[in-house]
Amino acid sequence: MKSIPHIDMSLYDQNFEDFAKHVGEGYEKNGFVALTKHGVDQQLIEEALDTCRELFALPEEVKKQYHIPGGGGARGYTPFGTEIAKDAKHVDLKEFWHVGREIEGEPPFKQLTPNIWPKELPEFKDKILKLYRSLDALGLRVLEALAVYLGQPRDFFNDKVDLGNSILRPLHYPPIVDEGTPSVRAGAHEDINVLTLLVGSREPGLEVLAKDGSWIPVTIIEGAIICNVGDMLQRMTNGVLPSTTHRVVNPPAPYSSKSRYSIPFFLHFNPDVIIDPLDSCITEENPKRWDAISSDDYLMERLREIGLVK
Ligand SMILES: O=C(O)CCC(=O)C(=O)O
Ligand SMILES: [Fe+2]
Repeated sequence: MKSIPHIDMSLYDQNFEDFAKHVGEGYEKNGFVALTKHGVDQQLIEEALDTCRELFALPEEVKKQYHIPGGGGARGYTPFGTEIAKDAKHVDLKEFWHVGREIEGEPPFKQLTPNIWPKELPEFKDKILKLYRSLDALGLRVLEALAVYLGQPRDFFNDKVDLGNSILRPLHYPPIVDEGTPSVRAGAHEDINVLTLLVGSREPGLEVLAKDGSWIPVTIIEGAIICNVGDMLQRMTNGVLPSTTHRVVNPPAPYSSKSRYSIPFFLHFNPDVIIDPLDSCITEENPKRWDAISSDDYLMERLREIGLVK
């Protein structure tokens, strides 16, 4: 793997069978792909990134008002130095803000708690929710392809993610002040969720772990959206679709003295979905690797490991 494969999303309408094959093979081999011609408005992405730069430029005391102690970082602000990759010794060099599914009226699941919006930045809500909805819809199209690739009906995932506790995470890695720090921007980890769609992330640093143990810098063509499989999908596919380890390393000068911004969208299953490896993914060579677990129990277990839930 030199970098991650690119998948042309215009095939979704033109030749869905081919699209499903490309997507499935790309993930089965690498766990990571870059989506081109994805239909998410570039202007919307730029505006969302701009508003995130403004958000993180707010004074620390202001941002901290939006941190909910004991809330597991589920909504609002999580300060610098909180999250730690599973089994890592040092905290990550990042701060972030979590936006969940915006629900009108009574939420169908208690996990879908209300969002928190910064009153200092009124445009943040509108821009970020538009991006949330676009990435949610794009993720579903990728899942349709994966469903077919896995021998399931095309709409297999639709009612399993429509009320998922999916999270959009505007993320800021500040300039590195201590070059000798043992911490990295994001320690090696796998994403917990079903699929991750990543915008921004233009400054260098993101690397994926190849099967031969080498770290491959992710280089994509401008405007492409990175999309990777998370642990929940790996588990449901009995490891057929791998959740690939990745990290964000501290870059060399001059990038080290600059901020890095990215906005991952962590697409989740609905809280009541039972993640049980699919029969179509269990074979003699690949016997069942995991027991069934509810998506919410699995999430809680994993959030404890990364320091967000105590
Ligand atoms: O910032 C990036 O490029 C990747 C972030 C990431 O991997 C994560 O937040 O899980
Ligand atoms: Fe990640």
